[in-house]
Amino acid sequence: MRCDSVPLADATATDALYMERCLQLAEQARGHTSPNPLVGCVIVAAQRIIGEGFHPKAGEPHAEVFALRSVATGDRPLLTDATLYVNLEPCNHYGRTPPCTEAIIAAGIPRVVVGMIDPDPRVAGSGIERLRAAGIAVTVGVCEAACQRLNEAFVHRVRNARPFGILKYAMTLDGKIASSAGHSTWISGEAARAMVHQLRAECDAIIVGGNTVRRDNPHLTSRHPHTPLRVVMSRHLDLPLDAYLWQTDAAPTLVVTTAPADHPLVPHLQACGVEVVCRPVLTPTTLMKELYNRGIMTVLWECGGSLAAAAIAEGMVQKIWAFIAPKIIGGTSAPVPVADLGLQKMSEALCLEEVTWQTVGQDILVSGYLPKSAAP
Ligand SMILES: Nc1c(N[C@@H]2O[C@H](COP(=O)(O)O)[C@@H](O)[C@H]2O)[nH]c(=O)[nH]c1=O
Ligand SMILES: [Zn+2]
Repeated sequence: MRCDSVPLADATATDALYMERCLQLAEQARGHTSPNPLVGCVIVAAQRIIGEGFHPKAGEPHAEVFALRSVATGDRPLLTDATLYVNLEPCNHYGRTPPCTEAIIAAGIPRVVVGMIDPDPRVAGSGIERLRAAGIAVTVGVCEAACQRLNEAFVHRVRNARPFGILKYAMTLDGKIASSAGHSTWISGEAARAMVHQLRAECDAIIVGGNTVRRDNPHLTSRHPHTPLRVVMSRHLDLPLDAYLWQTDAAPTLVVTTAPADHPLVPHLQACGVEVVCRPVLTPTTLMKELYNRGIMTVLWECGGSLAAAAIAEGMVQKIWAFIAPKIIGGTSAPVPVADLGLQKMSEALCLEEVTWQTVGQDILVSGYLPKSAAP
């Protein structure tokens, strides 16, 4: 990850380099920390790194503690002349772990460089204040844009009390996600599918609708060790008895429905190890709230066009990953990735921001963010 750091009056020439190392370290835990952020920490003294660490998982010590623990006994006297780099403001509260500010102060470190302020209201600037009150020189905002980007899901979750939503789809060059007959395997090539498995491993949950289960019978697993929760949103529970989702226990599965708890499919699903939750109201918003309450930070919408349109309309999608395959299937009734959004004029189209393009094998991946104003 490259840092395009805005020059700061109190930053040194090498601060951005060490912050980049923090980002690299933090990245190693992607997909494992929810609902906690990705945090890396580097301790530098005598122009060399004497300690480093990252936060591996919620409930485990924070990055700063791992970095402090990693300093060799022979290097400990250097701590009183060291700079500690961390991409997120050190915490100042007793959560699952004690405050990192206390550990930094106790170590006698005279300077701390922070990438960004922690949006968690339990911290929100108080960590920086605490360090400064202890006489530590604190520089804030080195590589800030890259730090914000790294923790975009954490920031969104804390600020909005719901998970960060990514809508992923693969479509043909003529904008179809299946043929008119409903056939959809495979639109994108192997390289794109491998990338989707990587993306799934970085998310906490994948959401599909009942239609996708009926038509595509997907597995929704990942080739990587971390497999996210598979979530099926099905109002009427009109789901097949023998879907792959219930036949494999490769990943936990949750079905959320408005059907009554005594619906005949419920005991069958439960016997297959599927968790069934019955709710009076089920919309993309209520589902995301449910997932938020379970500590979920990043959600991948891998649904069909109707559910995708509802999720977008309700502001439950922040980012788009669209794979475009250079093939044409045609068909006026062939399904499209996003159904009706009620927009009439092209000037009303949702224009993605910070768009990137890349080739993935034969396919193109277009990725970007929905405008924040699109959310309710
Ligand atoms: N993981 C992390 C931080 N996470 C901060 O602590 C909160 C979680 O606290 P806890 O439940 O005790 O783990 C989280 O919401 C965020 O504000 N802070 C840091 O200085 N360094 C870290 O490595
Ligand atoms: Zn901490």
